[in-house]
Amino acid sequence: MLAAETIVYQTGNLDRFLAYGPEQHPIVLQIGGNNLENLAKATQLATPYGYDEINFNCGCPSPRVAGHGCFGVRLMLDPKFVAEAMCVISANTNVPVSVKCRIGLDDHDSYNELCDFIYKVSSQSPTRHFIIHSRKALLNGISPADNRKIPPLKYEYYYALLRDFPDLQFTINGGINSIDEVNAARMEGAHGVMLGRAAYSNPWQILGLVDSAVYGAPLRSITRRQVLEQYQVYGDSVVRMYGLKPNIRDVVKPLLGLFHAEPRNVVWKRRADAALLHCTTIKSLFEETLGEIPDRVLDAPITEVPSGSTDTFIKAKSLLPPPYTVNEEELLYA
Ligand SMILES: Cc1cc2nc3c(=O)[nH]c(=O)nc-3n(C[C@H](O)[C@H](O)[C@H](O)COP(=O)(O)O)c2cc1C
Repeated sequence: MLAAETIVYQTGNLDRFLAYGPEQHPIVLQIGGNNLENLAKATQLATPYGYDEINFNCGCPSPRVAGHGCFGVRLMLDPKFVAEAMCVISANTNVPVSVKCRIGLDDHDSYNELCDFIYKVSSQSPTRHFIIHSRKALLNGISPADNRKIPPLKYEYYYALLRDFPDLQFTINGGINSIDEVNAARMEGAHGVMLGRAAYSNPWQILGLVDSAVYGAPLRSITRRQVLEQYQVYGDSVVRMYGLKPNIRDVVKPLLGLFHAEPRNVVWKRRADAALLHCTTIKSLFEETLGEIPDRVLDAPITEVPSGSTDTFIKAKSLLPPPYTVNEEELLYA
């Protein structure tokens, strides 16, 4: 996520925040904010970068973001503003727009309140796609990390939205940990599935398998060594381009899960952590540390992994809340 203000106040430095390589398409820009003028300007400034979709953040519980009067998940309490924001964003771009939200916050956690939010935003703006992190947020001071663990997941709300808003697109998110679970969610009707932490902590067995196991492409015979060779060229060019930020540690961070559950993974991570204190290029970091990983791991192609639990979504569909009915009058004066 980029705050609209970051974009608006960094006009001389936009590439650092908004540029990306052509191989990264399709790519979505997520904006956060609560000022319509800045949201409009930020969208305008981002437009030449050619993002495929602009998403508006209505799900972040971090006190830095969602603190009193700020943005993120708190905006779920103000669907009228979110609709206005989406109109403004949409008026300044030609690409699709979407909202990422939770299923509620604090004691505003009924299915009906979630539906009122979806109904108001979709009927008063061009928003047709919502990404639903299927747990509520607690703004009582728990950390953002705990806010991704403590409130229980309620996939039944997500599946009820599919039933009650058949003209909209919904992506399910939260707690989905394997490709099998992705496919199980889709089997039960999910239009899209978003993975956060699993893709980050185990990229080889999640991202490496997505094209084949989800999109039906032939399984690629690429190895981790080849991925790292390409990443090194990309990463070193990024580090050279912008000087201090992102630094080498920022650029290497997404790789740290690449050997998840493999022999010597922990040793490699420890050595990489130490080497990051003095290495100035990713090339030198790899030269110094990759010897810790056995060749058979580095040179093994991706293989299908055993399945995870897949009946979660069937169970959720047996727990759907009663259908939503719009009370136009009540909504009008709410
Ligand atoms: C380190 C970290 C940073 C995140 N940053 C964002 C963000 O900028 N915008 C957003 O909408 N969600 C953000 N999230 C939340 C994830 O998109 C996702 O909704 C959440 O982790 C639940 O999905 P998961 O169980 O698949 O991880 C972040 C999550 C993590 C762990």
